[in-house]
Amino acid sequence: MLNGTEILTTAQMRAIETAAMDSGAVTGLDLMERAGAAVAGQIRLRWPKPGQATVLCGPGNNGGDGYVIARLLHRAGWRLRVLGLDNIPGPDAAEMKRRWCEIGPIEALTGDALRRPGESSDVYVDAIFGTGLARPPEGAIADILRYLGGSGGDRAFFRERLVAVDCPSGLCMDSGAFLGRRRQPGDYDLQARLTVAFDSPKPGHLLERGPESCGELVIADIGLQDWRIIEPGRARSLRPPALTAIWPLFAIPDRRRMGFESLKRGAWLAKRESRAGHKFEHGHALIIAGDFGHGGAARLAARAALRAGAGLVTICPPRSAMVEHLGPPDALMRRPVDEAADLARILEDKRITALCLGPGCGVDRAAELLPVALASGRACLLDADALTALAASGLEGLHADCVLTPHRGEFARLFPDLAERLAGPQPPGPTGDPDQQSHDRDAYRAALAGMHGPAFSKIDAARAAAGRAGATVLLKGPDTVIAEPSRARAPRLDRPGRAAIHSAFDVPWLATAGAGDVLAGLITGLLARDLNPFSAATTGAWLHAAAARQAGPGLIADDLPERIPDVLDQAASGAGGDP
Ligand SMILES: NC(=O)C1=CN([C@@H]2O[C@H](COP(=O)(O)OP(=O)(O)OC[C@H]3O[C@@H](n4cnc5c(N)ncnc54)[C@H](O)[C@@H]3O)[C@@H](O)[C@H]2O)[C@@H](O)CC1
Ligand SMILES: [K+]
Repeated sequence: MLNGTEILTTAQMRAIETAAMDSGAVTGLDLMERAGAAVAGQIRLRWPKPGQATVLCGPGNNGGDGYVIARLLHRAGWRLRVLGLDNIPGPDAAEMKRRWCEIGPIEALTGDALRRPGESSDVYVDAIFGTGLARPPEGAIADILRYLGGSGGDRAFFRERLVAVDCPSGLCMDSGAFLGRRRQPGDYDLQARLTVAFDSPKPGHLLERGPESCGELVIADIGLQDWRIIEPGRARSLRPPALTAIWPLFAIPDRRRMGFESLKRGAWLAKRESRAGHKFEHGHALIIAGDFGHGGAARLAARAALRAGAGLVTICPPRSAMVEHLGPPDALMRRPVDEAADLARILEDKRITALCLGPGCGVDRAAELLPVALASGRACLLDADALTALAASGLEGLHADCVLTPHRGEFARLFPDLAERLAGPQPPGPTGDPDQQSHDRDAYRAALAGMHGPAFSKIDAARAAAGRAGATVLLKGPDTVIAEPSRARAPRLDRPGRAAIHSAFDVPWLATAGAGDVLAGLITGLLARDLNPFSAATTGAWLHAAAARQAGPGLIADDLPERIPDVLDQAASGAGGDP
């Protein structure tokens, strides 16, 4: 798995490619040869004994890569079947096609040809569409993709043999959606054994249906580093694959590429732990708890805030529920908060640096305390019931030190239009204007065929939400997306803030009761320690999944905070990778 790697959108990738070719130092043919060689090399690593391969070549440069792969596998002793289209592709792909034609024939790229009895292959190379996918596949190609996905065929057969070039065809690399297909479970997607992508992962490899569809993801270096413009004074950090994945995504205005900001949070945190100092130097976090019988969520959050290294953590239930919180941990302080005035009084202590409102709080209580929490100007983590209260009261009062941690349902309550767009058919309208989206799904679907433009992704949704809220938004899921509002003095929609994807597809057991409360507590603890909201949210997400990875299946949320010391220890020694 990759860690801390920069992600590029397809437009950014194209910009870098163009810059490389415009420089004259490399040609499109060079890049295509390198791309094809990378895929052929990965195939030969996994199938050392030459066998039979079927290469499916589409109409563009992805198909061009396919012709290179066919030529190189042929040279390595493989028997080849190449299926392609009779279109005349761009000059580079046309040249690669011509070179293949000197070696062998091209059959028509049809389902019938693919299904022909007695033509079974050891490897199927999907070089139909890559970053140039512009609309939902249809006709013969859609038929082929459905067949490779297992409809009417043997799903397991192709899952073992399918190698995708850059991405499984039909997958939108900006969003992780299959264009034109509703995102619903049980709908068979193309599922590759291996995907070899070029230069950098794209959002679609990590979001939504991407991770499952891609199978093992290999990012091949095709020599484009020199065309990444690194911000002066910022080091590039290209770390080797490690255990965890948190992939910051940076906007690249004007074809400039910003360097990857190394987020060595684990080491940073552990170092801070070892620094002598007064407990108040590590911040003081307040965790608001709810009525009697609902205290577990807040206690999990409080425990996590302590483990994240907050110097002091105080849990604040109503007086009537105080008895519920008398047990361990003894490190936890307790103060009753019955009403807004009580909270306001406590917050007069300027040493309180962050507070967490929402877990187990109750919507009415959250609604009552929310204005005081926000008006205090303290870093605020808002989760669960606080988000429901916020959806009712509106986003006014939120500020740049707030972090919102909605799951998909809470996100839909807060930002219904963005959620609808995210759940709806992809991609957006030709104008790219969300307000142009018709509420008549059939009409919208019918219009899809002529559309071209990046699909609306979870990153777009989180960024739009962060911009609207003026706060950091962490949209939870196995593909958690974290976005901050623009840091420009005058926020500009075309210059969004940073965003990161935290991929935790490998720890499905993290979807368990109370895990979200622990995440809220971890982030609150980090906020209390004066991490900026984006760093606190990304680091919290990383710690959370790393703890789950350590605990393994059978995990309950109570286990998570107890794993944090080991995670920090490993991060400090470099064993667990950086967040
Ligand atoms: N990233 C890089 O630096 C490199 C990329 N290369 C390859 O080039 C690919 C991108 O090439 P292209 O931009 O030509 O794009 P693609 O090869 O992905 O496809 C574009 C072609 O398919 C057509 N098309 C798109 N959607 C369609 C649909 N639904 N039905 C029918 N036709 C459709 C387009 O009109 C166009 O002709 C990458 O994915 C990668 O495989 C490599 O060759 C070289 C280096
Ligand atoms: K492909």
